Amino acid sequence: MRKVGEGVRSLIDPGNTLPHLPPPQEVLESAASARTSIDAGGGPGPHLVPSDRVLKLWRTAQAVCFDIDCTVAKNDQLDLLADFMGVGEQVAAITNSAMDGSMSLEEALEQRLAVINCTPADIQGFLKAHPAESRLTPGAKELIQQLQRRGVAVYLISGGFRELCLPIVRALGVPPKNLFANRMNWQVDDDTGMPTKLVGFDLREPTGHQGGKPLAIARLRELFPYETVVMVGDGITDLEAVQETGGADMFVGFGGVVAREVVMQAADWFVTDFDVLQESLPRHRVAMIGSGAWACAAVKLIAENTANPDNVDKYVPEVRMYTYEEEVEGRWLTELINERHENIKYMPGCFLGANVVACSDLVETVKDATVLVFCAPHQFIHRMVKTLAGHVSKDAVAISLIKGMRVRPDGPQLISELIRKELGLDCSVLMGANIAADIARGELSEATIAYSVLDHALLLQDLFERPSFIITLVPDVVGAEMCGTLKNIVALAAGFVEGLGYGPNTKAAIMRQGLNEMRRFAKALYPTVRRAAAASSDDTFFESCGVADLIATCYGGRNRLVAREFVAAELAGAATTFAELEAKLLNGQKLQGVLTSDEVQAILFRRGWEKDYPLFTTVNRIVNGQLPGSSIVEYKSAALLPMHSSADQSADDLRSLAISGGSNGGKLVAAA
Ligand SMILES: NC(=O)c1ccc[n+]([C@@H]2O[C@H](COP(=O)([O-])OP(=O)(O)OC[C@H]3O[C@@H](n4cnc5c(N)ncnc54)[C@H](O)[C@@H]3O)[C@@H](O)[C@H]2O)c1
Ligand SMILES: O=P(O)(O)OC[C@H](O)CO
Repeated sequence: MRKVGEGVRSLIDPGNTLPHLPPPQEVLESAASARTSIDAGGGPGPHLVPSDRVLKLWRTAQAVCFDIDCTVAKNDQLDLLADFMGVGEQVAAITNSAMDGSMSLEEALEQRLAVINCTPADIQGFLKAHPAESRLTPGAKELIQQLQRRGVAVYLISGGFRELCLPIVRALGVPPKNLFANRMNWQVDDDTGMPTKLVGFDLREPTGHQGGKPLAIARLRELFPYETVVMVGDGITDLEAVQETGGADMFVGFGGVVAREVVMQAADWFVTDFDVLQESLPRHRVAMIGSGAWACAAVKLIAENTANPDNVDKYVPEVRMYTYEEEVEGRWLTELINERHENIKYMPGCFLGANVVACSDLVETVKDATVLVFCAPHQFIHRMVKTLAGHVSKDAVAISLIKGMRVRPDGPQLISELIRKELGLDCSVLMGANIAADIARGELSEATIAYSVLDHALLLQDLFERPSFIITLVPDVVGAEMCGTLKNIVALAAGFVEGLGYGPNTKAAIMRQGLNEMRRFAKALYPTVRRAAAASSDDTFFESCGVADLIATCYGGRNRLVAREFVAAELAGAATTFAELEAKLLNGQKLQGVLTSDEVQAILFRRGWEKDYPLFTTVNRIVNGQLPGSSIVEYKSAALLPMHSSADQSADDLRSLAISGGSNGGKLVAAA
């Protein structure tokens, strides 16, 4: 067989190939990743179901190399060319001898080419008769495109010929330079310089020899430091990719065109359909923990994104939603939600998405979830998180939409801290001017995602953002969460002002003082909170989670509404309690402001700060019946009045509730 030299050349542009690297032995010896047999799990093959280790390798592969013949292409290209040339049977006999091992790869290639004995014009005719798209195995293109979209490098390593394979490579969307394959050699006409006669193939290509595929992979690894390389193919030469030092880390046997017994038995994973591989690529599964008003509006945003066909690579469309089970109109709420795709009690009229599945079992809700969204009233969250401990993936990304905090004997605990501590997960928060019903109607809103891990924030932004729901990222979890928590106290003050019949000037004065106390208190508790001396882009309080949420809540929130009715009842001589009003006005929804006022006041009291936060202190005294609602406009003097501190009472209440979990007369209660 002649080599490329004088009078002999290739039809293919040499610029379209990876550079020639050091000779085989040198590369193989220098390659670091010696492969011993990987633990496929479950003993000898066939491994039709991947072990955890195999699945992990597949999901983390940085490069995937595919064989072409009978793998991404549904024929052996040379056999197909032989059929086209009318010598199919003779060539098939030689191919089978090579498969049996009774002939070397080089010998078989030489003999097959000699029998085919085609001209360049024959090849042109063949390519016309067999367009590349018609030669692709179903699912191959989709899998390869999905891998590429995820940043995985895709290579094609074929023992066939570039002349026949290049159109396939292009049809798959793989750059031609990522193809390893043999080249035909052509005798050229001395006069015209045109190729005329096939004279064998270029023996310098690794793929023309036994062990060529691991060698090609070793060369790749010399060029690019891939940590994990997977080989996918149907044949023994593909299997060799994991049997040589420096080759692939894992071998997926493909039996969708031809299922070869040896390959089936030895493969780390054996599949007959590319869809299996595609479906096994990691996609995020989201669990919503909560199903109240905000949880429903938020799950709608999420479900629209996960169901979007453009996101099929990124998300499992289904979103499970933990639903605290109760009877509504004589039916279980979960049943109703799953039937109507609407939570008729907490967010009537809002289509959640057919891909939202209500689930009354908290542990079942988070099964296999990679993103956990916490959105339940803060008084219930500690118990819920305790139930989840040991049942969530340690790699899951968590985000809390909860506005509230816990106070324990050893100090305050934000909900993101609780989640981090009990579940060992990084927890971002989403806070903002987000009245749930307005968002459910698709009205333009903004929100802040505060994060400590930027990658998590980017993932979460992608998950929540919609054309009418705009998200800004801020690296201050504690600051944003303190904003969302504390504004509920100010909203009570705003409600008192409304109930007393005052206009916007008074409300604005109360809100300004409230913002001032929010900023000081947050910074006093957590010195890392971003708070600039003047309005500035690095002040968390000027983001949506800060002043914007304060405005929205003080004008349109539930805390404001119930506080207004509380004072109105008082003025009408029919004083009532927050618990009664919550039950009467909110149809099961939960107020956060009254509990938060007690929680914050316990901290102020313990630290001797009550007089430094006169608005917070006055609100707490009104909430606890120690002062009339009208004292809100005299908060500076009202906070100085000597009295049995409301915080004494609050702290006692919190302690006794922590023990009994019981009710506290007319006041709202905190659960342990
Ligand atoms: N509603 C809003 O507009 C809004 C907006 C932004 C943030 N938030 C915050 O979101 C969080 C969740 O509020 P929401 O509006 O989704 O709820 P919600 O107040 O509308 O509903 C109360 C929820 O608590 C559930 N529940 C009742 N008893 C329970 C128990 N023992 N254990 C567990 N769950 C129980 C109910 O089933 C219901 O789903 C709160 O921290 C709130 O401050 C609310
Ligand atoms: O209705 P509220 O008072 O619980 O407030 C709702 C949201 O927090 C507003 O962003």
